[in-house]
Amino acid sequence: MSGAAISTRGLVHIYRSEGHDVAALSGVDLSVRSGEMIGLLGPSGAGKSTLLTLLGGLFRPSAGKIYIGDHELTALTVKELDRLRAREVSLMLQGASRNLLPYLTPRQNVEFAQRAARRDSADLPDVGEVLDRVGLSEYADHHLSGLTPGHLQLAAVAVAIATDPGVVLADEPTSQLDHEARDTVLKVLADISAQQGTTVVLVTHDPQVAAVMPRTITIRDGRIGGEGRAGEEYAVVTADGFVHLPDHALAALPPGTLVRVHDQDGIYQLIPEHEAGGTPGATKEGS
Ligand SMILES: Nc1ncnc2c1ncn2[C@@H]1O[C@H](COP(=O)(O)OP(=O)(O)OP(=O)(O)O)[C@@H](O)[C@H]1O
Repeated sequence: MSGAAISTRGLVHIYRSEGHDVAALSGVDLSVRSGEMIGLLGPSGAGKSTLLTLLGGLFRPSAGKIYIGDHELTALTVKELDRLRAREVSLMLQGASRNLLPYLTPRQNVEFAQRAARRDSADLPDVGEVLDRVGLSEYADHHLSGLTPGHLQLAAVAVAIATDPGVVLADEPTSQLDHEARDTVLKVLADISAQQGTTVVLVTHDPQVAAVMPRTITIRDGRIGGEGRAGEEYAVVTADGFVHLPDHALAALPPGTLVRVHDQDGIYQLIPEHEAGGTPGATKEGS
């Protein structure tokens, strides 16, 4: 299967618990092209895992739409959602062992991951080929207990791509790995994206992982707070007109500052109220 595009529109998620509600996502408009590989960044509690699990169809959003390829997830029945998860969208949970059956070998884990899709008589890749794609052929029949953390994570990637899904969603797939294993896992995911056309979205806290991603999206307070492309950081205008200022601009324009948005031949400047009467040279450039 080739990759599937992902998009969300006005995605909101509220966790309802006794006594108080937590708004984990407050209107996320995300677009990821088919076959693209992106990194989701952001501080702890920003909403990254919530976004990833919603994309993976694990639960339904409080509001908004999620499109994966031709499917709009919130419109699917439970059975259709199960079928989508069995075949087209793989979610790798944080920690390799949470994605693997401990008493099975990597080969048996991949076979197990194909079972639900096989019931639908789907055209599935050869198990040996899947293990080869992640560079684990040599360890295909080893007990998991004898594998290194890096090899275990590669086995988890093999399980994620067992059905040749259009989308792989990975929650911190390189955390707790040494640098060599981290780079191997990243390269395998990048190769899967480039060669199979699989769309890959991974969450990371690691700046070195973020630095090698072709595109990053930063989630802050349940919204898209910024976007990085080829090392360049951009602020993103949301559908309702909000722009999350980067930290360096926020230091100069603290909350509550009145700014005038000045258009100078297509270059937009944010002019703080106390400088509004000053010369243009005294202005601070907005993003
Ligand atoms: N099951 C839940 N019930 C209630 N609140 C939750 C639940 N899961 C997450 N939250 C809250 O939702 C917000 C977003 O959490 P989420 O785990 O999506 O953030 P995150 O960016 O993935 O954080 P981290 O990097 O620490 O994993 C946080 O305030 C969190 O406390």
